[in-house]
Amino acid sequence: MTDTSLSRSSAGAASASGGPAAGVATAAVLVDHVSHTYGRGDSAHHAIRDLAFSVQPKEFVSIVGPSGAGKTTLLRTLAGLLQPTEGAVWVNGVRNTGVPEGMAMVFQDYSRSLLPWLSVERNVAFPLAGSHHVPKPERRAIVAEALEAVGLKGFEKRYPWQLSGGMQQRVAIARALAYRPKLLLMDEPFASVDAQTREGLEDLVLSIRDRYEMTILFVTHDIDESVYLADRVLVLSRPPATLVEDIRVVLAEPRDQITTREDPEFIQLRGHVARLIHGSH
Ligand SMILES: Nc1ncnc2c1ncn2[C@@H]1O[C@H](COP(=O)(O)OP(=O)(O)OP(=O)(O)O)[C@@H](O)[C@H]1O
Repeated sequence: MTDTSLSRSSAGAASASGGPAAGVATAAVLVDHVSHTYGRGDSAHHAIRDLAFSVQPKEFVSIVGPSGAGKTTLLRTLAGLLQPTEGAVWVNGVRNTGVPEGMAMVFQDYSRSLLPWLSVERNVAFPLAGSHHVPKPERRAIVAEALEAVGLKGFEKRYPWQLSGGMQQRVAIARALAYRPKLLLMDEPFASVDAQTREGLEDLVLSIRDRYEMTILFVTHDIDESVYLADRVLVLSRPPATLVEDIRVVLAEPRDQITTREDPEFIQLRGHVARLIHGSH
């Protein structure tokens, strides 16, 4: 059922030339012994320590851990928004020195990530607006496809404040899709919506993963959600966060909100993840 924490060699240490070691150059994401410390001296806070793992293209990886474990810190280093204080992150074989090519991020707080004065379609088109590489007719097609993929065809002219929370998060997801990302980072994206809406959004994410052939890293507090969605669940310890276990999730496909959650393997996995998180307190 489980793969224990990746060893240094399997996570892929950097080669002598400074590039990722052979065999991991094809990884969508390679986290190479990454640590991050906020502040210095007496006020230093070690958020994550020596994290090492890789993610293959099109894999769906959930990241869970106790509150304050450093999940967001890890995601921010993957997004190139934070530079690790030790180690390096590689995205599609390129070492992160800033925000990597082909990456998009979706946050929990959709109300702050959408621009209230722009219509739905203009919010989705926003990342393309400054791009000289995408001609206008193509932009329109990309926006229409993204809105259709998230089930918001017909809502193009509405404004975010005219939509429910779940619909606003769909707009935020469509905007991420407009980047045509190969890597999608999601930080507790469904924490602010009700349980039923959440289930719909979970299934939406699984469908867009297949349709857009993306690699997804998904931070969540919800243990059931982490197992339901993922090919692997990474369990982090309390801070400074280390990798407690890298769990492979093998469940019948396609996943289904009722039958998957009734599957004895699902029930066993969620219990295992819960014990690891509670054990790390
Ligand atoms: N900019 C910052 N400066 C100093 N400390 C920070 C900063 N950002 C986060 N931290 C600290 O680093 C630790 C990890 O924070 P992080 O937000 O990554 O954890 P998390 O696992 O995502 O938390 P949660 O589960 O509560 O969402 C926390 O103790 C937090 O207080």
